[in-house]
Amino acid sequence: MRVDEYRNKCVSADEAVKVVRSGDWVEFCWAASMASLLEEALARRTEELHDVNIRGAVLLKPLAILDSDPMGEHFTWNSWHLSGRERKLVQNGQAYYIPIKYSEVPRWIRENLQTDVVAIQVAPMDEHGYFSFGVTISHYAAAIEKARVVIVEVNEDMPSVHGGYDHMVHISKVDYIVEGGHRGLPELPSAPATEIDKKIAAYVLPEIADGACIQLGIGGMPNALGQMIAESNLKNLGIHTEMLVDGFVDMVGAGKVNGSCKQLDRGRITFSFAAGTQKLYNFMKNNPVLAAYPVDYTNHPCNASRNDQLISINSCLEIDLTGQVCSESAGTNMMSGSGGQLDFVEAAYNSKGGKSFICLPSTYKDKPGQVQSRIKGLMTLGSVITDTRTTVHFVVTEYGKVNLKGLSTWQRAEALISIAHPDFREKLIAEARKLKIWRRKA
Ligand SMILES: CC(=O)SCCNC(=O)CCNC(=O)[C@H](O)C(C)(C)COP(=O)(O)OP(=O)(O)OC[C@H]1O[C@@H](n2cnc3c(N)ncnc32)[C@H](O)[C@@H]1OP(=O)(O)O
Ligand SMILES: CCCC(=O)O
Repeated sequence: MRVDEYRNKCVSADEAVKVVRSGDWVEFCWAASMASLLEEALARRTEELHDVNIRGAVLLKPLAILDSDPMGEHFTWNSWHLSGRERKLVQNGQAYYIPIKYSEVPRWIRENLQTDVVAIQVAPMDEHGYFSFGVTISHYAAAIEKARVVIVEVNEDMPSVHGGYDHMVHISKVDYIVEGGHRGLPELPSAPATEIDKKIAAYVLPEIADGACIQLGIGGMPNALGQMIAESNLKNLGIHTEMLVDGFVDMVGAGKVNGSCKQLDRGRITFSFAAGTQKLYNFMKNNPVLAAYPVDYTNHPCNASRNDQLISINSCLEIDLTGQVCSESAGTNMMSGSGGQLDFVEAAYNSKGGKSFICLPSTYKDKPGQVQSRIKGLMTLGSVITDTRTTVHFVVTEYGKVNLKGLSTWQRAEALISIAHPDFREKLIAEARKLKIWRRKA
């Protein structure tokens, strides 16, 4: 019976995308799960379609629709979170960013967003008629509830993952199935940890106790910390995160993780999407220790904070002397996105014994190659505030760590200058004076 249903719904990618109409919004991909056959088929319809908006994120492959429509007259790419590839597209005016608080995306889709077609990549159907969403759970179930048409592209290499709820779709809710065969998964290798990353991680490590529950963000530094935890004496750790990365596999492999102290999903590794190397994807396949959930479950601060000692480790691009954090743009140039950073900054502080860490190298090199401080008197004009100064807890550079909670403006300036690169401290003191946040000595 179900075999018949499967056969009847199987079509070619070109046949499936015929359902897309001018004016539609299509929910398409997140990171490592992109339905490339469908995307290429959509590009072949370029001349017939107008004003089709596509939503996706963390694009890891080139887009055929951009080659077929270089002037953006037919398709508009809207990204929930920019990969390096999308950063260039946005800066060239070929794509747009959707500002998000990631925990809210499923609700936005259910309550606010036009969603006509869902076209996603999934794992092969199981004997009960379910397709696992594989490496991306995120907001897919909410989009499916809303859509006029649901198309799944089956990738034989997509791991089926164990989960809590809304981590798979039943065939009865699918309109078209496109069999893609073995298509592999794009890899997002972790940036190798630099000496600065290791120094920063060394300040964070002593703040983590046995039984803590870990969230790691995106970027080189969180990854360095994952490796250090794997090599530490810590034990009985738990994992409750938005993004599952290779660093967690190392922690599990080293015997550091058993989830025995978690209040939520005890004994399980809670996550909403994964991106990494084949090592991570192999680890995920049918692994009963995993608990995949939609992002409003993993990221909602009221949920995540139910775990005691939640430790959240994220990176940023710049911070001003009062503690406002920008993690997503360089001035008006969008670099990445807010993602779930604020969700976890809030969740960790609300968890009993929890701590959030914003980690940043003290400097960066600008385009002409000049070294600049990431700690600034004033935020660069146009930079987006990802975490307001009231939410920020610990800030860490290679020169130390400070806890900003409850500090007066002059104390914040003093604390942040103490962890700025020494070459910039005098200049920052002068700026703090000008801003009236440098204490007059009694
Ligand atoms: C995923 C979860 O589990 S939940 C929450 C996590 N989500 C988030 O934290 C979202 C926001 N954060 C992010 O997107 C990332 O962590 C980032 C962008 C802040 C850091 O990522 P990294 O890869 O470590 O970036 P990095 O510090 O190397 O900087 C990226 C680029 O910006 C440049 N840059 C850094 N700081 C600045 C600055 N203040 N001004 C201008 N440019 C800057 C760097 O030079 C680098 O340029 P390049 O790509 O040309 O070399
Ligand atoms: C893709 C990463 C989303 C986030 O940073 O939260």
